[in-house]
Amino acid sequence: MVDYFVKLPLFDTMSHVDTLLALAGSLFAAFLAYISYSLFFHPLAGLPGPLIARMGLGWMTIRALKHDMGWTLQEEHRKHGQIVRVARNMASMVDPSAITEMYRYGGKFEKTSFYTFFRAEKPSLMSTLGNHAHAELRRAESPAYTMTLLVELEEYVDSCLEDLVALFNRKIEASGKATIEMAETLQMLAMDVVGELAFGRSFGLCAAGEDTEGFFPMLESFVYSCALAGSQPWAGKALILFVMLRVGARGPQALGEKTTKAVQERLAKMKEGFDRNDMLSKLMKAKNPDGSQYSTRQIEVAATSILGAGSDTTAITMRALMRYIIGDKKIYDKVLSEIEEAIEEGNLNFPLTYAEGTKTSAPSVRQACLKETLRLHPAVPWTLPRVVPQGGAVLAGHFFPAGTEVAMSPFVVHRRPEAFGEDAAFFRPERWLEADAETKKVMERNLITFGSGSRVCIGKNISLMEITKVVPTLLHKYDFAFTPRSASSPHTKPGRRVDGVFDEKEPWHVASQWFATQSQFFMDVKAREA
Ligand code: HEM
Repeated sequence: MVDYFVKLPLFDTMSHVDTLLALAGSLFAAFLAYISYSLFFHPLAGLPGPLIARMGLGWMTIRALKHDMGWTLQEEHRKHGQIVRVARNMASMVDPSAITEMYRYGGKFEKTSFYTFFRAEKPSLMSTLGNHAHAELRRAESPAYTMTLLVELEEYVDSCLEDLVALFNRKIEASGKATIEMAETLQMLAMDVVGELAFGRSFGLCAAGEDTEGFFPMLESFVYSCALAGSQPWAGKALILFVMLRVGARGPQALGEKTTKAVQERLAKMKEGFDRNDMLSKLMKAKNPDGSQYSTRQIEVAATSILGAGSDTTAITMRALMRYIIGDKKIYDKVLSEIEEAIEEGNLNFPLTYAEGTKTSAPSVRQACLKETLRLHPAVPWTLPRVVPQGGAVLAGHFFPAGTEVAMSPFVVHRRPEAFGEDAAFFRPERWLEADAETKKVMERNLITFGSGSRVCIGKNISLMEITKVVPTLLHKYDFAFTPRSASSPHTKPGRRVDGVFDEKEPWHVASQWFATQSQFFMDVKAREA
């Protein structure tokens, strides 16, 4: 008895240690089994790729954390070729024949669970995984995105552009010139436009000269959350919390709340007699397959999509277009003389219409610059993943069993020398002007800035319209030069190119995950002499 009482605590302690050891041993064995299966027995086991990805240990998650997706994936393809295993169950590829197969209309490949994190409470166009459900949503919401409506919406873009020009003028008023941070300024414009088109009123950021609504951190948190949680769905909630703490702002939920407020305000105004034909009024008329009207919640979700998908992307492209044109004196001069000539010939007037901006008698340098920008700096460099359907599929000459995931990154595909030439890494708009019909067809087939096929960006024309109006207007009205980096310049981040190379001559800093976002894009601006 005495022995028993003396030994009991010791016995208990040993029992805890044993239990802990057994638990640790089991976890370690499970971890080894997981890695061994990933490396040697998984259906994608034979594919080349970074070891972390082949072990199934979150290579994509690391890219989301390090913001280095585009160039890191490109380097893996350079090392391993057409197909690279990027996650336990996902392969990235660059073969253009796979584009048609994976993304085509009527195809059977569906979106992967990656997209569930783009979802508000109800599935949106972007976040719906199944093709059938998506087709129904797309049918219901497409009246908000037609070309006919687009033309009517132009006047709202004009009024936002007026606010932007007024902001520039205020900034340069005192001394005739100013250093302007173009990354945030163009984002303010894109937000105001989204406000006009989707909610019936500009958010007024350009008029205020700052992000009065706190959108920027919210959008950053949203996009970061989507990429991070989407690459590790089982830990999604924890990762969203991590992003919230790191960025210091809530993402998806906060955006949803903003949209709800904006839609509610619009509904209240409509009750007071306000009426206008815009994207929101079209969404209000949208119908479900059973003929029922879209609920307020459905309208809010569709409007959140526009906010989340339509502002950053357009701002990124406008910044890139300006950076590439202004960064090359010869091209800058050519674009300016093209604009001046068109004005003299009476083919271009301000406010610039989309029709005038795109209609040119000869192949246009401006349009070639836009095409080249969409190629070299696609706003979405992340892979666009899809699930291989029942029966499996042969892609890029390799058989993928059903349930495995396949993906393509616009950033990597757009740098294929086979499609764009040996100078594919450089901005050379002439390639779109010089190419014969066959080469142009190949280049177009390899251009997936807006995705491809049934899930292609539904807002593409809205973006193109906005960019076509805004950039030539700014180039015509102002002289731009990159603000040189120096001890007294406002830069705090190093210059970083879109291909990840640190370069002190670079006017901005690029981070690459779901979006390839530029920051600290300072330019010295003054009014242009006529
Ligand atoms: C330069 C600007 C833009 C770029 C580069 C861009 C890029 C993309 C890409 C790559 C996709 C396909 C994603 C995938 O397949 O995984 C997409 C889809 C989508 N985009 Fe855009 N986008 C732009 C502008 C816009 C605008 C202005 C809007 C809204 C007004 C918008 C709304 C959407 C929506 C709702 C989808 C989902 C479409 C569907 O699945 O049916 N985008 N976008």
